[in-house]
Amino acid sequence: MRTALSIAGSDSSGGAGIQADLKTMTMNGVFAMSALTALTAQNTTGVTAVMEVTPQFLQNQIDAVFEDIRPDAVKIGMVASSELIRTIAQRLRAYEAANIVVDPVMAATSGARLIKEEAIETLKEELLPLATVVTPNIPEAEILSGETIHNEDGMVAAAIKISEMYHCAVLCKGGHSVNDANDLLYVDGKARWFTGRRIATSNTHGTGCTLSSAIASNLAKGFDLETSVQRAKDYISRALSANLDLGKGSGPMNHAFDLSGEFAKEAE
Ligand SMILES: Nc1ncnc2c1ncn2[C@@H]1O[C@H](COP(=O)(O)OP(=O)(O)OP(=O)(O)O)[C@@H](O)[C@H]1O
Ligand SMILES: Cc1ncc(CO)c(N)n1
Repeated sequence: MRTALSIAGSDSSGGAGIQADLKTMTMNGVFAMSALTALTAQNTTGVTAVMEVTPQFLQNQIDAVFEDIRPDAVKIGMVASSELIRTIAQRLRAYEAANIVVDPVMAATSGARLIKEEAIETLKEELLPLATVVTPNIPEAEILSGETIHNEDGMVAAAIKISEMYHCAVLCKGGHSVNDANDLLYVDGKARWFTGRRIATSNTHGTGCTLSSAIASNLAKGFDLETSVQRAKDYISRALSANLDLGKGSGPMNHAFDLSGEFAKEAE
């Protein structure tokens, strides 16, 4: 069985963070492992507290995983501080980890900040160069590129700039666009759109975590990047369409929509 590691924060309400990653990886047919960067006290309405792990404890978790069950892919989510970011980059370089998906998490769907301001520069310098693909939403792509995005041309321009600065593929997600939920992949000098009808729901808590974990799972199973993004896009669209409605705010998705195991299939 192929394996994937999520390095991310815990969401006590189960919709985002490590919990979304483990559910997504399991439904996408890989064995899911985790290294926690932080605990959050969080629900569908907001984040009330954050407790970071120490860099040493994060390193211990990553080492424990790599020295026993080497992951075929790694997804990186919420990492709040420069010290933790440096620890991750150093360990991933030491293990020559492959298939690294970086979700540059900056805020929760509810708006709460999940990265310290000064850590954004460290994330750019340390993690983006290691990424097979980085998956910013529109506000994150604006921060990473330094460009304002007004429309789909703006998404392409920002993705090109990030890709050229940090030598990685970029998937600029269109969940925050006013139009359809179209995501733009820029890889090897080519732009490709992954289109998605906007689903009328406010229950989008954890969509970014889910998409990045689904991409990592498909890379772990041997699919190429474009196929992995397409399969992840299909997965998120189906999970959103399953219309779960929990909590008082922006609710989580239902991952148990695919009991046929269609999404768990491996590459031929
Ligand atoms: N209402 C929607 N209908 C269909 N697809 C959506 C919708 N909202 C988001 N998506 C899709 O979900 C994925 C995640 O995109 P989004 O831009 O919401 O990420 P994010 O802001 O990082 O998520 P998060 O809410 O976890 O922070 C993308 O593929 C996006 O197109
Ligand atoms: C722990 C955690 N990671 C990521 C997100 C982004 O949705 C969140 N809300 N919580």
